[in-house]
Parts: sequence; C-alpha cells; structure tokens
Amino acid sequence: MTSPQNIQNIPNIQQLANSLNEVSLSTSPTNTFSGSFNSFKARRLSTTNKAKPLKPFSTGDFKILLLENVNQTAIDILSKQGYQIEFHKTSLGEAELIEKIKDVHAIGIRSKTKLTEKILSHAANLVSIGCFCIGTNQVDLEYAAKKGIAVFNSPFSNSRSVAELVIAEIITLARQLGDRSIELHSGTWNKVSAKCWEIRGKTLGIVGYGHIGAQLSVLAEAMGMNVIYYDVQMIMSMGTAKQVGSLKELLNNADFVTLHVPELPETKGMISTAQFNEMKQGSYLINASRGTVVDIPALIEARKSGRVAGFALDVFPNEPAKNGVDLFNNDLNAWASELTSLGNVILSPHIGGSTEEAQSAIGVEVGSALVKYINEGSSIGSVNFPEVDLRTLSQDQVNHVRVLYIHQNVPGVLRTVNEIFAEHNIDKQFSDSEGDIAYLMADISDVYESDIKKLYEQLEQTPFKIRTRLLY
Ligand SMILES: NC(=O)c1ccc[n+]([C@@H]2O[C@H](COP(=O)([O-])OP(=O)(O)OC[C@H]3O[C@@H](n4cnc5c(N)ncnc54)[C@H](O)[C@@H]3O)[C@@H](O)[C@H]2O)c1
Ligand SMILES: O=C(O)[C@H](O)COP(=O)(O)O
Repeated sequence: MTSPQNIQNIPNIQQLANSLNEVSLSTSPTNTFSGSFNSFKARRLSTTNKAKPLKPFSTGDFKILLLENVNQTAIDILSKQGYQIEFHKTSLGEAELIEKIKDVHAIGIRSKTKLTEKILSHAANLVSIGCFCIGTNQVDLEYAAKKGIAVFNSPFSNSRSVAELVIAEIITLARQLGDRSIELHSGTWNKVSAKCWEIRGKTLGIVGYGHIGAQLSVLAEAMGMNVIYYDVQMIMSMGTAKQVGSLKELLNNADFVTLHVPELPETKGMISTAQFNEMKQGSYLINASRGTVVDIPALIEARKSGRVAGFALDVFPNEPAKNGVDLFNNDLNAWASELTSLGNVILSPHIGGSTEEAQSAIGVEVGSALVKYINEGSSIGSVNFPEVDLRTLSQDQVNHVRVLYIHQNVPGVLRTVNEIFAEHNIDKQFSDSEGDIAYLMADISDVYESDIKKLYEQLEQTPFKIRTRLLY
C-alpha cells in the first residue's frame, strides 16, 4: 500500500512503510507524526463514503538531534510528543554533524554549532532548526529558508541574565576586583584604592539597545549611573537614558562601553583602533555580544596604552565546542595568552546567558515552537520564514487536511494551488512571504484517503514548490 505520508519525504520511506504496518487506528497520542498531530488526533478522514481509514504515523518516527546540552525542559517537551531524541552535551565536528544531519527531521543547537550551507545541504529530511539561545548567526538562515527549513530561537529568555552579568562586570572592573581576588588566591594581600571607583554618577554607554541593552539600562540607572545608548534604530529610552546620534558620540562620553549588537557584517570589527582612540582615557569596555565585534589585538594595545583601564570579555572569535579545552592552544587565538598578562581583565567562557532560569525558559520556548511547527505548521516566531498560522482545528472535524506548502515567492502560485484545492472545500487559508520565500497554510475539507496521494503529488509537481507537508 502506498501511504500518503510516504510521499511526503518524512521520514525515510522504508521506515514509514514499516511503521504503517504497526500503527493502529487508536487515538493514542503517539500516532501523531507529520501526517497528524495531537490536537488532530481524534480527527480522522471518514471511514464512510468513499474513504478508507487513514493510518497516521507514530511521532516516534520523527527524529530530533539535540546538541550543546540543551536544557531538560526542552527534552521533556519533545519526548512527550514521542519523537526520537538523540542528545549530546557538546557540539559536533563538521564531519560527524554531516553524517547525523542526513537522517534527522529537526535539530536543536546553541551558539557553538555552525549550520553552514555545506552542512545543511546534507540535511535531506530536516524541517526545522531550534536555536536554544538568542543569537542565530551560527545558522545560514537564507540557505535554510531556501531549503524550506524553519529556524526558531528564543529572542529574550536570557536577556536578564546577560544584563546582570554585565552589571557585575562593571563593578568588578571599577574596583579591580578580579586582580585583587587573583592576588589573594596566591597569598598576596594588596589593599589599594588608587583608580578604584564607585559606579554611581558614571556614564554607561550601551551599543545596541535591544532586549539586553534595555534591561541593562534599567539596572544601571537604578544604581545611579547615567545611561547613553547608540542604536541603528530610533528606540524609546527606558527611564532617563538618552539615545545619541553616533557611535563616536557614545565613545567620547562613556566611562563604561558595553556591546549588545548581533553578529552582522556591519558589526564585525566594529570596535577597533579608531574606536578605542575615541574612547575616554581610562574608560572600560565590556563585550558580551559576539567575539567578532571587537578587534582583540587592538583592544590589547588600548589596554597597554591605558586608554582602556580594564575590560571584560565573555565572547571570543573562536570558541571551543566543549568544556575542558585550552582556549590558548588554538592558532586562531594567537593573542589569547597576552590577555592573561594584562591587569584588570575579566575573561569568562560565554556564560552571559548561562543561568538555570534562562536555560529552562529557553528550553520551554524553543521546544514548544518546534512542536507547534512540526505538529501544526505554525511558523510564528521563526527568524527566517514568513510567520503563518491558522487556528487549531477542532478535534471533531473529519475529512480535513492541513496543507503546508513552502514555495518560491513568484507570481501565479496561489492560482495554481487553488486550482489543485478546487476539488475540495477550502475552509481557511493564509499565505505570507518574506523575500524569495513564501509559505501557504490551508485547511481543506471534503478530502478522503483516496485523495491524499493525488493532492500531495499535484502540489509537489508545481514548479515553485520548496516543500509540501500534509497534516491530518
Ligand atoms: N554572552 C551571551 O551569553 C549572550 C547571550 C545573549 C545574547 N548574546 C548576544 O547579544 C546580542 C544582542 O542581544 P539582544 O537580545 O539584545 O538583541 P536584540 O536584537 O534585541 O538587540 C540588538 C540591538 O542592536 C542593534 N544594532 C544592530 N546593528 C547595530 C549596529 N551596527 N550599531 C548599533 N546598533 C545595532 C539593533 O537595532 C538592536 O536594537 C545577540 O545577538 C547575541 O549575539 C550574547
Ligand atoms: O545567543 C545567545 O543566546 C548567547 O550567546 C548564549 O549562547 P549559548 O546558549 O551557547 O550559551
């Protein structure tokens, strides 16, 4: 028997054929693979009329690879769906990742795993990527969209954790606390007040006034700091913070400069020699954004000259994929040993968002977004896809199919697709586009088992199709 899901290319055909023979028609929540989902589980194509009962697949056929110690909250949410989960505490090297990605339908990563075009080109079955973090610069978002892979992240669940770390670093730098602690750990009592400052009344310059920058602004003002910020967007200030018109203006006026911009071509090397020369003599720099934003050799020079009185780095251009690795033992980080020879320097291993609260919230947010996309097709919150959703169908509805059709954004698609749907009844339809990619979701009724294969094949044969999924 040819199953409708067999022709959806998820998962591999032989496995699906096997599972078809095993799965019963019960409404068990495990019978909810891409051909169906939990909230649809009571819906079946009618066994009366011309229809034969459908045999939905088990969600157990859906494979998810979770890397980088993604939080337990995510594992709980995903395993509850019955998906097969392979979990790794670390990131994987390119060759191993290519092998594993060939087989999986979704992948969960954090900031270390690079999902390049080369790696994604092997991802034959991949429908979604969950970035269990804020940053998505590690994924080739455009290529993923072209392959019909929706990418989700957690836009602000760790913002507060980063802001709190930066506050700690501002005080630590102002009081040279790191150096005093290192000295005392090695037995040296060195009580000094020279060039140690209160932060009250000092000016904090925030570069990038988004989720983290704005949180930080509130905390800093509460401690008596004056806040100025620079952003490419006009953004309403929190409290009495003031937006300045240029990066130069911010650098000229801030006692502490803290960076909270995303990694973009424009932010690469954004703070280099010219920018250090604009900073106030004896000011401080904090980078908890991305390692590429600061030119580290230039920073070292600025610290040596005293232009910068101290700095804190939470992020580095080439970060190790796992714990226990020697950051200095990496040719790409040739400057690393120099960092430790400088006074008043705080180095942390990319822990800005690493709190129990943040990781647990991220696990819930991204885990839930993956389930909504896999099971219902909702792309709300996707960072590389048009955001499309339809209300969840009632469990009582029969002979309904939800069509998820990702296609090139070219003229004539809706006419063609609606001609295909014309034999049935279109209950609801929503379509949106972003750049070259468009996503159409339609709930259609009067569909019988005997129609499914034809419907799927007709959509797959359209010249602009990127990916088709049918949920029922
Ligand atoms: N250290 C960590 O653990 C950690 C944790 C979370 C996020 N991050 C990093 O911090 C970055 C910022 O996070 P967020 O949640 O505040 O992001 P966000 O998107 O909410 O804010 C970023 C802000 O930067 C602005 N911006 C972009 N380009 C700019 C430019 N060239 N000059 C000035 N402003 C510019 C944007 O307009 C936006 O307001 C993330 O992209 C991520 O890379 C690091
Ligand atoms: O983008 C982020 O959210 C941060 O850089 C944290 O990344 P991580 O989850 O890899 O610690």
